[in-house]
Amino acid sequence: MGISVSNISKSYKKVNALQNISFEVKPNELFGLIGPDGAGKTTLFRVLTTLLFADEGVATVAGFDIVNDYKKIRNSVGYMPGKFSLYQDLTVEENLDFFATIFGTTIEENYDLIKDIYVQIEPFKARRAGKLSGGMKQKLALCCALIHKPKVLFLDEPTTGVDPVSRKEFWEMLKRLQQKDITILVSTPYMDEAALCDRIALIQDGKILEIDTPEAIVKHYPKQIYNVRANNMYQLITSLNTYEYNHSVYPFGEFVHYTDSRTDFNPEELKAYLESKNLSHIEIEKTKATIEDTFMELAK
Ligand SMILES: Nc1ncnc2c1ncn2[C@@H]1O[C@H](COP(=O)(O)OP(=O)(O)OP(=O)(O)O)[C@@H](O)[C@H]1O
Repeated sequence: MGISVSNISKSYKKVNALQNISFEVKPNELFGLIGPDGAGKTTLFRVLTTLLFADEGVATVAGFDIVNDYKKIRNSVGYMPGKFSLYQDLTVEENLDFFATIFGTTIEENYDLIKDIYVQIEPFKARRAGKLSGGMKQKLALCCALIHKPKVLFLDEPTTGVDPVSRKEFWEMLKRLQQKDITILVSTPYMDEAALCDRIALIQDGKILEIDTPEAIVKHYPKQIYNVRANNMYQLITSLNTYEYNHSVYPFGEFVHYTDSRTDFNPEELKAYLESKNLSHIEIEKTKATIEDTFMELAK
């Protein structure tokens, strides 16, 4: 009972938000949609959760057709939209109770599924949702999306604006939910979170660039990447960009990720060139490709 998407397209007047999107999410898989702002992630979530009609293509969610069986889909999926979806003036408990009631269930009935997450916010159950921290809001929104025991869970950028500790905790919660027979489609602009998914689709400008396991995606990276560092980051990037043999130059934390267009690249030559540009403390070391490197290469 996963997700099957076949040739889905959707335009808003002149903007082609989704262009011929196809992919499968297997039952109980944790599948990530990875892409920058405007890639089309929210549009795809809205199509799959039956809130928006696609212009073309077909899709099934938990075995149901997104057009013909839209009511069944609404009962079988949980959706946590990117923008905060809770009632700010209701308390934690009231929000959860509200979502349980509209799905014809009770908090008690499905408490087992949300217990691990709910106990963390239970001490604040009388607090209005609008007064919670980002991480707590996110936990409450997840509980609300889970309260009717969905077969498929859609999470649109659940960790955007959440601190690193809460982000880590959130991914641990997702891994535990996966064990409880739930298929999860999650979107994120954070490339480091991609590694935590079973499989990912890299998406940009409404098109899928690649689909595979995170490990396989980085293995496909075609070149040797070098970490380059020097005394002046700005000058280093400018110099590498004007170096005639560069293939790619991207700032990456305290380093620049550099690839060379030649097959017989010699780091000493690059070092001499950078020295001629008045740079010092130059370090050039081999490093492994990340999902972000692969994304940048494919998006070129
Ligand atoms: N209602 C709308 N009317 C017109 N254009 C829209 C509408 N909704 C989205 N778009 C455009 O469609 C494209 C895809 O947007 P979408 O929100 O699906 O992307 P996203 O990957 O979720 O990014 P974000 O995180 O910024 O929401 C963008 O160019 C966006 O400006």
